[in-house]
This record gives sequence, structure tokens and C-alpha cells, in this order.
Amino acid sequence: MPLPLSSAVPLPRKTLDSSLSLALSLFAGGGEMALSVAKCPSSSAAARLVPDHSPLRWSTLLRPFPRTVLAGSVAVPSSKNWNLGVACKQEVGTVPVSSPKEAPSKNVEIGGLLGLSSEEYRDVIGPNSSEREPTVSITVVGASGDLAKKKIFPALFALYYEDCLPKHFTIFGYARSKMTDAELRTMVSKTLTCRIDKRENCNEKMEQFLQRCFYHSGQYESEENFADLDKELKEHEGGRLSNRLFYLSIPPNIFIDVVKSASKSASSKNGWTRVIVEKPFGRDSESSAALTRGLKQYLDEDQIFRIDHYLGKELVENLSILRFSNLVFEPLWSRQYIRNVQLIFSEDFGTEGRGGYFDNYGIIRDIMQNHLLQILALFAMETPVSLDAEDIRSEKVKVLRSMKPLQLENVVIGQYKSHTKGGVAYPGYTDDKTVPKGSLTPTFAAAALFIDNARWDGVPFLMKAGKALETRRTEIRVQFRHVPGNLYKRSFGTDLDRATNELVIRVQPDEAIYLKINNKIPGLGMRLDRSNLNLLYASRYSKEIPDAYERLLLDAIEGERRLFIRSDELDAAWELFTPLLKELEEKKIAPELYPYGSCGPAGAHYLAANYNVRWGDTASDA
Ligand SMILES: NC(=O)C1=CN([C@@H]2O[C@H](COP(=O)(O)OP(=O)(O)OC[C@H]3O[C@@H](n4cnc5c(N)ncnc54)[C@H](OP(=O)(O)O)[C@@H]3O)[C@@H](O)[C@H]2O)C=CC1
Ligand SMILES: O=C1O[C@H](COP(=O)(O)O)[C@@H](O)[C@H](O)[C@H]1O
Repeated sequence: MPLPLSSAVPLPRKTLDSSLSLALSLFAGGGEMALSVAKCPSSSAAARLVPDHSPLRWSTLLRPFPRTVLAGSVAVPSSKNWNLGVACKQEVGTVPVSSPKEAPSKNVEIGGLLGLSSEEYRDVIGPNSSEREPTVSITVVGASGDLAKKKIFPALFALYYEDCLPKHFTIFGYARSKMTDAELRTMVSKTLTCRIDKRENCNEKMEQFLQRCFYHSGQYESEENFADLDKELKEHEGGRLSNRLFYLSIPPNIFIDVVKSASKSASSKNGWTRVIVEKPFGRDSESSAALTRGLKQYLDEDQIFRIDHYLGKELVENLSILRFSNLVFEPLWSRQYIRNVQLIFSEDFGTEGRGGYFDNYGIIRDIMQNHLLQILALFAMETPVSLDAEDIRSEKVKVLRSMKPLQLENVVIGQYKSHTKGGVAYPGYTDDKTVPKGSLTPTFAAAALFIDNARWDGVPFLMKAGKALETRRTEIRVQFRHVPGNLYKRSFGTDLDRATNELVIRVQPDEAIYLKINNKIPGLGMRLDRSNLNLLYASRYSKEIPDAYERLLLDAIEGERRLFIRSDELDAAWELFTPLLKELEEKKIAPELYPYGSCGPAGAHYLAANYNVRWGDTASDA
């Protein structure tokens, strides 16, 4: 009988191994179990869980979610849905066991580790468990590309550096380009940084990491080439239990080819196989549904990890914590107190180098339909039943399905034009040789969206996203209503907007959460001032914030799906934007031109003004 969570018993380190067997046998009936003892001195995973962790502290993690850490203790979950969880620095082998919710993967042999009987669980964790220590092989498909170099390899290195990768892991780059292992290592080494500076042995760690990186050249549609990769993976896995993660860092038109070849020729025969799919997931409802159908020919939904890296950003992750763990916010989180919500993304550079890709998508598909809409869904969802991935994703889907259709009159589009500033000439969007002359693709868009439910009825959710703007920033701004019968309104003159509270969640750069409040200026008079209650991360926390890709890669390795997009979420997101995108294209709506480095088209201000709103980021005290 499962004991309640509160029955966690502190245990000395030496007893942990036997406790693992005990805990596992208690759970033989269910729950995806991945068990390990963690010592992840500075890992992002542990840091998320154990605020006061120390290098010498041993922790046993419990999840599926939350990643509860009971340092130096073994806790027995109160529900079969709880897992004994994965951790950084696997001192004891991780034993993944299938969950009743997670159907055996198509490519996993029956009788493989996924789907074992309870007797078999015990066999796995028996005295010779170290022989069954699993391996994780991570194949970066498209390893020669921009994203792989810029984000994926550096994130993998950071995880390695932080002792968050399992003991037995191998990284393979796969692409058509011809490269030796040494050449891959040289390429990768150029983009690795010791993110966590002021630490020693970074170069040593880098060298160790690079020795675990290999390269296999092959065609994307070739089952034979993937079979060769499979052989190489097996050599590295050395007969251990094999878990395989494929990261599709390639253009979307070859996703299905790769999934087909990889699933047929290189999927794990006795462990899990998971595939991280990069955006774009189609360009409208039809193409997205076709992509999903294509992927599902070869994979189960729970093997597909659709990445939206904004969900891996620290402050986006913190959104739910801010709201659901602070009594002061949740009661205010509705139309009753909130006047409007703004979701703002701006970049101070253009599409240079990615014009070919971008022109086929535009800013609405590139940023709004995914990153900003995901943030909106997280912001507006009802309290989920639990922190389990499915409970959270189900709440997000409800928000997306409750959204009113997007009207053309509630949308403004723009495109940047060349501009000379300080003697420097900045190119216009269509100056890029990879962009067709006369392209109408928007590089800027602003939209007013509405959620047709009891909580948010009538509250405008204003989105704004643009490239080649004045600043680089992403933020969520919550503007509250006026104080009824405000006693102090005279102190603010006619500009009552100055008297309203605003909560700003600055996702990047300079991560911060601040609340604009009214305050008396100290002194004998009665003068009011607007001031910020400011949680600036750099001042409050000494720890570096991990890159979103680190968090998401770690989650995919751990099988945590909470921050990945489920297919019904994706369908709902496309359902909202597809009619608008079609209308813009069919009517050939011309974008309003704005100078490179400006604050975007004036139309965005008129749009906000239609709802009696001012964009918070343009205020003098932004
Ligand atoms: N770069 C970024 O900042 C971001 C990228 N993404 C997405 O991530 C994925 C990868 O992006 P990125 O690295 O920029 O892409 P790249 O264009 O750099 O492509 C990655 C690799 O795929 C292969 N490739 C490129 N074009 C083709 C083609 N037409 N047919 C077959 N293979 C091709 C190339 O490898 P080889 O020739 O060696 O086989 C290339 O190195 C894409 O889906 C992109 O949309 C998402 C967010 C941000
Ligand atoms: O997905 C994308 O995101 C980047 C911005 O990501 P960030 O983490 O640097 O803010 C954007 O530049 C790119 O166009 C888009 O495809």
C-alpha cells in the first residue's frame, strides 16, 4: 500500500541503495519510474528543486512532477502516479519503467524495459543492477547546422558540466556533410563556453565532453545510413540498456524522412526512443495536421517532444509559481482586476541569414502562434488538477479553444525598411538576397486577442512581436484596473493611467519581476510617486540562469513532457491563427513599413488605443 508522501523517512546515504529496491517494489504496480540517487552540485535540475543544495548533499528525487526533492531521504509517494525520479549525476543506475499512462512505444520490443512486469522490475533492480545501467544516446540530426552549433551542443555541454547527464551517454552528430569525429569536435568546441564562469576545470570538462561526441555522415531518407548509425550507437552502448533521443535540428520538409529512417533502423530495441521536433510545426492547420499524421505513422504521441524553447525560459517557467503559490496574485487574476495583458517580443536585429526560412513563415508563425500564444495559455489557464504534464497541458488547451476567432481589424502588420543611424546603414527586410523582391511577409505584428470564458471575458490580450526594432526584450505586462473612487486621483492629474498598477514579468534580457505601485514621496507634503517593487534576478540570485535548451533537453531525457507541446495544443493554436493568415495572404495585405531600429509601426499604437490601452514598454517609466 503506498504510504502518504509525508511518510518520507530521512535516511543516511549508505541505506539509499536498499531503499531504492524497497521503493521500487512498493511501486511495482505502476508509474513511470526512473530511479537514481542524485548529486548534482550545481545542476539546473537540482537547483530548481533544492534551493539550499550543497555539493555534499545527497538527494533522492520524486516525480513525475513536481520534482520534489527530499534530501537524504527516501519518500514514498502517496499516489501511483508519482515517480521515483531522474536526477543529475547518476551515482546509481537510472531505471526507467513504463507508466500505465505511457503505452509501450511502437519501436520498443515487448518484453523490453518499457512495459516490464513487476517481477521483471525487481529483476532489473536486483543485485546486478549496475550491469543494467542504461545509456542515453543523443543524436543531433542536422548537426552541421546553425541551431545545433548555436544552441544544442552548448546546452548539452552545460548539462554535462553540471553533472546532469547520465553516467553513460554518447552524443552523435548526424548530417549529410562529410566530417570526421575530430572535425565535429573542432566545430563544436568553437561554440562551447564555460557559461558558469569563475569555475575551475572548464577546459578539462570540455575535453571530456568532446570525447563523448561523434559524427556520422548520412542521408536523411536513407534507412541504410541510419542502420549504420545504429551499429555505431550499439558499439558505444556496449550492451547496456539503450535509450535514444533524436533531436531534429533540420528543415521541416525532411522531418518525416528522418523519423521514418530513424524509427525503422535506429530506434532502441530495449529502452525508450524519443524525438525532439523543432519548430515550425507546419505553416497552417492543414500542414500541421499532415506533419502530425506523418510523425504518428512512426512514433507514438508520447515519443514526440515538440519543442517551444520559450517554455524553457526561466521566467516563463516561473509564471505558474508566481500565480499559484502566492496568495496575493491568484485572486487578482481575472477580468475583475486586470484591464489588459500584454505579451511583447522584440528583437533589435533583422532576419539576416535566415531570410529564406523567414519569408515562408513571417513573424506571426515564427513568434506569435507559438512562443507568445504558449505564454498566453500558461498565463490564463485555470488551476490545473496537479502539476502533471497532462493536467497542465489540458488546461492550456482549454484556454486556446476558448479564444475568439482573430479578426483582421484586430491585427496590424509591419515590415522593416532600411535606415541609416549614426552613419551606419541598416538593411531593409527585402534587401536580403534570399527574400523575394516585393515580399509582403510581416516582420512585425500586433494583435488583440480575447478569451471567451468567464474569467477573461472582455479583457484584451495584446500581442506584439517584431524584428529589427529598437530593443531586444520579451515581457509580459499585466495592467490592472483603476482603483475605484481613488482618493488620490488629483495627485496624478488627468493621466489616470499613471495611477494603475502594472506587473511586469521580464523574460529577457535582465530577467526581472516588478510591480509598479503608487507611493508617497517621503516628506511633509502629499505627493505621490510611481515606484517599482523590483525582483531583479541578477541582484537576488547569484546563480546563472540556464539556457532554455538545457532545461528542455534535460526534460526530454527524463521523459518530462510538461514543457513540450501536445498535438491538440498545436491544433488549437493553428485553428486560431490559420484563418487570419489565409486572409492576410489572400487579400495581399501590405505591411506598414517601419525603419530598422525604430519602435515599430504606428498602427500598433492605434490598435491598443482602440481598447483604451497603452503599450507598457513605450512608457517613460517602462
Ligand atoms: N537557427 C535558429 O536559430 C532556429 C532554428 N529553428 C529550427 O531548427 C531547425 C534547424 O535550424 P537551423 O540549424 O537554423 O537550420 P539549417 O538551415 O542550418 O539546417 C540544419 C542542417 O540541415 C541540413 N539541411 C539544410 N537544408 C537542407 C535541405 N534543404 N535539405 C536537406 N538538408 C538540409 C544541413 O546539413 P547537411 O547539409 O550537412 O545535411 C544543415 O546544416 C529548423 O527547423 C529551424 O526552423 C528554430 C528556432 C531557432
Ligand atoms: O524561435 C525563434 O526564436 C528566436 C528568438 O529566440 P530567443 O531565445 O533568442 O529570444 C527568433 O530569433 C527566431 O526568429 C525564432 O524562430
